[in-house]
Order: sequence, then structure tokens, then C-alpha cells
Amino acid sequence: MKEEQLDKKIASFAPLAAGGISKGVKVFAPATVANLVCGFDVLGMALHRPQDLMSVRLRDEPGIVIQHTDGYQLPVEPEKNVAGAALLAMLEEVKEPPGFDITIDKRIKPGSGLGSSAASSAGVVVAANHLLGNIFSNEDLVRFAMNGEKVASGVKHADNIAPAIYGGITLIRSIFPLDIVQLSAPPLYVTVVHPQIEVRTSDARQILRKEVKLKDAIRQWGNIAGLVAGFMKNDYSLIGRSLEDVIIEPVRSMLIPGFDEVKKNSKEAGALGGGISGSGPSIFMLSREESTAQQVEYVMTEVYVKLGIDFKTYVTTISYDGVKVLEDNE
Ligand SMILES: Nc1ncnc2c1ncn2[C@@H]1O[C@H](COP(=O)(O)OP(=O)(O)OP(=O)(O)O)[C@@H](O)[C@H]1O
Ligand SMILES: N[C@@H](CCO)C(=O)O
Repeated sequence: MKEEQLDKKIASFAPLAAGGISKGVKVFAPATVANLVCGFDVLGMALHRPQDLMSVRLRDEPGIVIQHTDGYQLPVEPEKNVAGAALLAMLEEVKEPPGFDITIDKRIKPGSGLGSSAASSAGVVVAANHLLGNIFSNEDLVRFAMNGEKVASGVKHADNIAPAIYGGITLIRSIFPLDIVQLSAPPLYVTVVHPQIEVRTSDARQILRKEVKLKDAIRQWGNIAGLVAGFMKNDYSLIGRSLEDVIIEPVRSMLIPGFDEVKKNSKEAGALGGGISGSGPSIFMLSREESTAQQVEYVMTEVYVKLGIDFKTYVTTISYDGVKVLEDNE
């Protein structure tokens, strides 16, 4: 038996357990920043903005029907769309599963490094679980949604999925078996710049070196431990010192025009630190004060105006809600 199959269970569709039959829901699925610089594949954070909107409804017949209202030309076949892949994995564990209609209004651009694929995967499993009477735990939902990430990037990873489902900042200590730790943090402002180029996670993973020097590994795990300790102890200075990546960033930053300048100028503007969001090309910076986060947005803007590259910026905060569900019984 494969490692990932160990947790499999068959649950019965029990809509009455939710206190009534709900036919449909709308969900808001947050953007997420994976890695948090030093924590490749193990750290992630949910944001208030941007977020996707999805509508998920029970169908009278079996099957999954997906449509997009966003114009991104994403595949609608359930096996190729990450939402479909995540839901199919979930329905394998439901006795006599119903069918679903999924409508996706994507506001997180695919290939942005802001967890666009994870928002769809996490959004659909939270919505479907609600309609099925909340028969699965959050940990089960992460396990199903990782099948969407496999479609998007070729590998299962949970550093976007877990914060999207749990909210806040999460540490994924292990994915087989899943071991997710929710971290507290002091108030932080997040500034994001998204240069409008697409970096596919699958490509950004392929260029990475497969081996790491021991001295780099020592520096990296010092930073990960420092960052986690900084969050838990509300120590802004430790957070700032630990936002350093000596393994992934030197390779991936070459794919992002303006990266070094954005980082240098943001720190000069008072940011605690930051780096590539997920696999890029978005770059995020953390600040203690809102005014600093706005100043960081200004210096990011200057860099991309000078380079003549289209971009989008966000000044936002950490979202502790995770995917938000609203009833939709029309
Ligand atoms: N519902 C969906 N939403 C987003 N991307 C999807 C969806 N279905 C399939 N995809 C595919 O997934 C890929 C986008 O995922 P990718 O991981 O590369 O970007 P991202 O999620 O924005 O980045 P990151 O994971 O670094 O934050 C594209 O190839 C896209 O076609
Ligand atoms: N940890 C993943 C996140 C992107 O999906 C990566 O950096 O490849």
C-alpha cells in the first residue's frame, strides 16, 4: 500500500448532519504566500487580498461540471482542472457521491505565485464538504486538495493549501503523514507586487538543484527555526533577520526581472524583509506598520515603471479565516 493511501476512509454523504439540506454555497478562497522565503514547501500564509470566488452546487445527476467566468482559458475537464482533481480525490472516499456544478470566478491570476491553483483546490473541497454535511476534517481536506497541486505542479505540496484551508500561517512539518502546525504571529502588513509575467510552478521547480551543500542547509534551517520563533514570540527583529533564503532564491530570482532592486529598495523603505512569493514571479514584503507597507508599494511601483513591465500591487494583511463559506440556496 502506498504511503498516501494509509489515511483513506469511506464516509457517508450526510447532508442532514449540517442542520438542513444545503443545495449550494459560494466560497471566497484566499491568495497564499508559500515558502515564506526560507521555508520551501513547509511554510505558508493566507492573505486578505486577492481572493477567488467560487460557486459550488449539488447536481441532480452524478458527475462534476466545471465552468469559468474569468476568461483565463483554464481547462474545464475535471481531471485537468485543479478543482476537479481535488474534488475527485474527495469523492473517492464518499459512499454514493452526488454530482457537483462548480463555477469559478478567478481573481488570483494563474502562475502568479499567489496560490491561484491552491485557491481553487482548497475552495472546492471546503465547499463540497459543507454540502456533504462536514463529514471530513480540515486535515482530510488538505489531503484531497493536494491532488490539485499535483495537477498544477507535478508534485503534492501543502504550503499554499494548508494556509488556504486553516487560515493564518501554517507549518507543514510533514505531508506523509500530514502534520500541520498553526502558528501565531504579531500584526504584519504584507505588500505584494505581481509583475505580469507567468512563471509556472512546474518550471520553477525543475530548475532547482537537487542537492544542497551542508553549510547552506545549516544556514537555511537556522532561518526557518528563527522565523517560526520570531512569529511565535512576536519578535519583529528576529522575523526580519530570518527572512533569508540561500538555497531557492539565488536560482529562482533569475526568472524575475527587478527582483534584487525590489528587495533592496523595500528594505531601505523599512520593510522587515521578504522575497519570492511561492514560485514567483510575485514578490512579497512584510512590514510592521501600514505606512511602511505603503512606502514599500511605492518603491516596488518605481522599479516596474522604470523597467516598463506591467504589474499589480496589493497592500494587505494576514487572513486568519481560510476559505469562507456563504450559503447560496437560490
Ligand atoms: N482552477 C485552476 N486554477 C488555477 N490554475 C489551474 C486551475 N486548473 C488548472 N490550473 C493550472 O495550474 C497551473 C497554475 O498553477 P501554478 O502552481 O503554476 O501557479 P500558482 O498557483 O499561481 O503559483 P504558486 O503555487 O507558486 O503560488 C496552470 O498551468 C493552470 O493551467
Ligand atoms: N513550495 C512551492 C510553492 C509553489 O506552489 C514551490 O515553491 O515550488
